Amino acid sequence: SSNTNEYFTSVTGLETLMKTEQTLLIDLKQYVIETRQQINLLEKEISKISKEHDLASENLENYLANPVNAYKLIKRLMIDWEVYEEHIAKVIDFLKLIDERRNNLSFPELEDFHESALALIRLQKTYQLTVPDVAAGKLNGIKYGYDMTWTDCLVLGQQLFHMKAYNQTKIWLQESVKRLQQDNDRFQLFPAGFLQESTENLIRLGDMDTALHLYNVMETNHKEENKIKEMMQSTEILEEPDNDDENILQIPYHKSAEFELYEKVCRGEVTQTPKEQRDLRCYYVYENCPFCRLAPFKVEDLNLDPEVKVFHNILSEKAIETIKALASPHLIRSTVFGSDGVGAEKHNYRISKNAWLPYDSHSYLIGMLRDIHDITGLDMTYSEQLQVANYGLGGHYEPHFDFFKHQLPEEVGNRISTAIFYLSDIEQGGATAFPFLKIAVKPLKGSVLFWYNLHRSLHGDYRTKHGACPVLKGSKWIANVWTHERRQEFIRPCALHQDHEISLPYHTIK
Ligand SMILES: O=C(O)CCC(=O)C(=O)O
Ligand SMILES: [Fe+2]
Repeated sequence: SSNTNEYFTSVTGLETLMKTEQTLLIDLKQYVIETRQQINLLEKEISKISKEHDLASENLENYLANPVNAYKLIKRLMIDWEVYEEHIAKVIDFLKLIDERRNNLSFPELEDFHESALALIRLQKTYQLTVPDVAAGKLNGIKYGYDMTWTDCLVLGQQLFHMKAYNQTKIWLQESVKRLQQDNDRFQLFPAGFLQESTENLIRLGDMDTALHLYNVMETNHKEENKIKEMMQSTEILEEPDNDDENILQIPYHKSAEFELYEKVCRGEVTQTPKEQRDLRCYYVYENCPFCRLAPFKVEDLNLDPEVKVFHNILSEKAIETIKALASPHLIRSTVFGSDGVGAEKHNYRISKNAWLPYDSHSYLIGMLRDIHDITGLDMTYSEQLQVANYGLGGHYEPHFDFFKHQLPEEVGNRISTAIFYLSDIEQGGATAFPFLKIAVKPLKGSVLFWYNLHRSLHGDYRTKHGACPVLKGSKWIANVWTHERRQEFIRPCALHQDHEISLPYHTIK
C-alpha cells in the first residue's frame, strides 16, 4: 500500500497527527486575527464610500461639480480598489501556507480514515457499547472526552454505508438526527454534499422518518417543497438493507461460536469456574539461579494444562521506558505470515505496529532473556529477536496460534514458548484472551505472561489459541519473546506417551 505511515495502527502514530493539527491550529488562529483586522479596515472603507454616495444622491450634478469630490472618486477607483484587492488576496497567502503544510507535515490517508471507523465499530461490537454512549464519548459508563457532534455522526454513518454496514448506518444517522435536534449548534462547517447523500442513503435503507429530518436541515433557506417527494420517488430502495452478511464487519469467522466465545472472554463474561481454579497457586521460584534465593520470582498459575503463568514485577519503570524508546523509531505496521509461512501480509485481524530488536542492543534486553531462563529453566539461545508492539485505536490481534503449522528448519524447531512482557497498564480492554481456557489476562505493567505453545511431544497445542482483545482505552505496549524448541530436550523432556491428542479437538473448532 502507498500508505506508509498507517497512523491508525498505533497510538504513537496518532501523536504525530496531533502535532500536525497543533501547527494548523496556530495557522488558523493567525488567519482569523489577520482577517478580522482586514474586515475592520474594509468596513471602514465601505462606510466612507457609502457616505460619499449618500451625499451624491442628494444632488449628483452638484456633487460632481465639486473638484475635490471628482478627484476623490477617481482616486478611489484608481488606487483604493487595488488596495482592497491586495487585502482580499491575502487569503491566497494563507492557502499557499496550508498547501506547504500539506507537503511538509504528516496527514492521514483514506485508509486511516476507513480503519479508524472500523475500529470504533469493532469496539462497539466487542464490548457491546451502545451508539449513544460511544457518541457521548462514554466507554463502559466512563466519560473520557467531549461528545461527537451531529456532523461527526453523520460522516461516520456515510462511511458505514459505503462499507455496506447498513444496520450500523441507520443507527448512526439516527443518532446524528437526535443530536441535531438537541443541539443548538445546527450550523457547522461541513461538506455540502454530505447531507443530501445521507438523506438519499436513508431513503435507500427505507428509513423515511430520519431522511425527512435530515432533509429539513438541508438548505433551509431555499427549499423546494417537492424536492423531498422527488427524492423519495427517484431514489431506489435497497432490496435487503438489513442483510448485513456481506459487509466487511461481518466476515464468517466473526459469526462462529469460537469467535463469540472469544468476545465473551474479552468482556469478562466467560471465566474459569471456581472448580477449574481450585489447583491454581501463587508461589516463588528461585531454583534456576544462584542469587534468586535473595530475590525470588513471584509466579501465578493461570492454567495447569496447558501451562499458562504470570511472572510478577519483572521489569522496572526505567527498563520499560528504555525498551519503548529503543523500539519507537523502528515501529512499522505488524504483519502476519501467510499460511505457507512465507511473506508478510497485512490484515485487519492484526492491527498494531511493531519493531524487532536484537537482544545485544541493550543490557535490559539481555536481562529479559535471563529472567525467563531463571524462572522457567529454558535455554534462551534459540529465541527470536525481541518483538516490541504498540496497539492503537481499537488495536487488536484476533485468535491465532503462536506456533507454526509449516515445517521449520531442523536447527531451531517450532516456537515452544511465548513470553509477553507487558510494558503498559490498560484502562479498559486490551486483555490477552485464551477462549478455550477461558482466561483474559489484563496487562499489568512490568509483568510477564508465559505459556508453552507445544505439547511435550512437540506437537502444537491447539488449546493455546489466543488473541489480543481490542484496546478500548489506553496505549498498549508489549514485548514478545518467542523461544524455539532446540536445546530444551533435557529441560522439558518428551513425555513417554503422545500427549498431543488431548488438544486435537480444539483444532477443528472454527
Ligand atoms: O498483545 C497481546 O496480548 C497478545 C499478542 C500476541 O498474541 C502476539 O503478538 O502473538
Ligand atoms: Fe500470539
